[in-house]
Amino acid sequence: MTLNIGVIGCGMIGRDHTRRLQQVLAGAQVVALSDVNQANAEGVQKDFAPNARIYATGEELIAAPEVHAVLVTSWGATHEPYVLAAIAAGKPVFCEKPLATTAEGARRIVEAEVQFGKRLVQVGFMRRYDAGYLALKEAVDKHTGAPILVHAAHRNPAVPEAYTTPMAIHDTMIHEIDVFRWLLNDDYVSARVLYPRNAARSHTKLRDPQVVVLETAKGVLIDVEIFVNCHYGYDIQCEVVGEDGVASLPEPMTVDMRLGAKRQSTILTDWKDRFVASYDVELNDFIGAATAGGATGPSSWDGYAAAVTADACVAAQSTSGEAVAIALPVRPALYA
Ligand SMILES: NC(=O)C1=CN([C@@H]2O[C@H](COP(=O)(O)OP(=O)(O)OC[C@H]3O[C@@H](n4cnc5c(N)ncnc54)[C@H](O)[C@@H]3O)[C@@H](O)[C@H]2O)C=CC1
Ligand SMILES: O=C1[C@@H](O)[C@H](O)[C@@H](O)[C@H](O)[C@H]1O
Repeated sequence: MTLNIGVIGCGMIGRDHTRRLQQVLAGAQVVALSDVNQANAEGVQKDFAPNARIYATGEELIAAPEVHAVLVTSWGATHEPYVLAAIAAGKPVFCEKPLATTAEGARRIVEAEVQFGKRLVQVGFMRRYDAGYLALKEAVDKHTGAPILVHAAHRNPAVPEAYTTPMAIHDTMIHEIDVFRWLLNDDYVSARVLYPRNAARSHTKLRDPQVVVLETAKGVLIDVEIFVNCHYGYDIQCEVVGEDGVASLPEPMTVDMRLGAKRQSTILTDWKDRFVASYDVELNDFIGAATAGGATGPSSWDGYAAAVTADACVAAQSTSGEAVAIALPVRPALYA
């Protein structure tokens, strides 16, 4: 069976996911597109999915009988109503991060899915599918001994003027928030935020870089540098310090060159290239589970846990370094 997918939000990542569904992966086809800016849907239709029908609204797309499963790749603040509508229609839905822009919104999705009685939602936390993170997890599980510290960095070359200080958490560090829960099999109990002086390339309304310190229930301290105007490239770093040793996230494969009395290798500049293979694998996973009528991988609960943590980090951005507590309610059995 070919899974008929409808894509809501045809901007940067909606376009890229449509390309991979149409040109890279097997078992699915994009039959429907929708975007508040219809020109974006038309552009994706023209370039990648000429047979897809364009729907005026996301709600109409979700209700269409020809659509078996939904991809939500619109702006973060619009995710919650679309995911809730997909659950109400009983259709599997892949939702890009963030699942919702508030913890309450993510909680409503968890409650709707629990009420439905079966997993339908996969959240776009693609790092769990990255070969480097999978290898790091194996090293942590088997070799380094119990983790004590994690040192991490999330660096983007530049961001537009519209990018604000809280977005460093909700839009950018949300990936670390999710991947370290998974990597350490742990939950967070507190967050602190520290600022050095602002980088010269930062905008006046943005504190950049920032350092977030998360403490976990098992007592691990995680420091994450978020630097979104680092200028030199897109760079994701992670080192786990354990009882018996240290494990580091592998660098992306690159050719080592010796030229003009220098050793050189390229640093990527775009998240699309850095995680290209992970996006392929996560959507392949979605196709498999959605074809069987359900969902797998990062769940609504993971999206909710990330949202609760992100809210605490944003609160900690204004406490002059004081810790903000993080607490999750009991995890519903659906997500055991
Ligand atoms: N997993 C990852 O690494 C990445 C995830 N994302 C996430 O994907 C989502 C989209 O990001 P981008 O593609 O970069 O943004 P974008 O701004 O390039 O595209 C968003 C699209 O959604 C459309 N849109 C906005 N509101 C809508 C609504 N109510 N209904 C239908 N369409 C609507 C816009 O017109 C635009 O075409 C965000 O939540 C972002 O955080 C983005 C980049 C990477
Ligand atoms: O998800 C992503 C973007 O939305 C976000 O804006 C970037 O900071 C992240 O590095 C990227 O992975």
